Amino acid sequence: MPDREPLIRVENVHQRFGDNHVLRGVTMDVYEGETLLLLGGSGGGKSVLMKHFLGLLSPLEGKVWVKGTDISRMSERQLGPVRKMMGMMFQNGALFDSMTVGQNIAFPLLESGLKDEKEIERLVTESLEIVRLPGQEDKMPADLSGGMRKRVALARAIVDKPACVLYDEPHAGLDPITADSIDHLVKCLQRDHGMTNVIVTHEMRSVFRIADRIVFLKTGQIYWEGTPEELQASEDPELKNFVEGDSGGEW
Ligand SMILES: Nc1ncnc2c1ncn2[C@@H]1O[C@H](COP(=O)(O)OP(=O)(O)OP(=O)(O)O)[C@@H](O)[C@H]1O
Repeated sequence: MPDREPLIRVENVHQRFGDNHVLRGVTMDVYEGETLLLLGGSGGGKSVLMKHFLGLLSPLEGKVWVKGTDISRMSERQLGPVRKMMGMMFQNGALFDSMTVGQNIAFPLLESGLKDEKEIERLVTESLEIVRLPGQEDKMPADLSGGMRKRVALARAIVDKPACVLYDEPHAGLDPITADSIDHLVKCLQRDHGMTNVIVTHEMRSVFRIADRIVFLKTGQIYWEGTPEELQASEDPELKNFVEGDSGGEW
């Protein structure tokens, strides 16, 4: 996508935890307005990489730019405006069980210093409408199905109107129909609200349905990148086995 500016640029990023050298020189771009799927085997560093986009982790080596600004070594205070541009939907939803749905969604607004109660209420209502859960403000997370919890988590991720939404395994634990409804929301955010989506998932049906571009991470580096059509047509055994869910074992 050479005609578009990268929203996020990652260059030669290294990260390690003790002896575990998780990222070994990752270089990639995320373009404005695209839906990018980040694939790779379990424990390969996808979530770790995504945390660098928000400055939740700082690279040991290399750089991360967001909208042309190097965020690699920013302080928490400097990262404030960067994080406002990014909404994160965490792996298990990460809702506060003691708060209502409305309070959960309002949380990032309060954190960013918004005090106008009417405006907060308006933004929460709007966010719940976008994720197709209108009027659910007073429910408690425990009263919701898994799919509804994910949608509330998404409502919270988008309540501050971020430029980019990061999703860590949004389909995990969902039945195929509920996973499909998440996919529709993802594309709606891209199409109708101009948001960029970066998604880590193992759900291959969703990958082929929603991806504009795919990046495949292996042993801490970008192993492959391309379109869903290119992935489908690839003869690379690594990619073929991943797409087909084939571990190589005999049945
Ligand atoms: N804060 C941390 N401290 C120590 N090790 C960590 C930390 N975060 C991640 N790791 C390790 O980094 C590696 C990559 O983890 P990561 O969660 O990014 O994998 P992943 O590709 O997202 O996997 P999955 O698909 O299973 O979610 C794992 O070995 C994990 O144990």
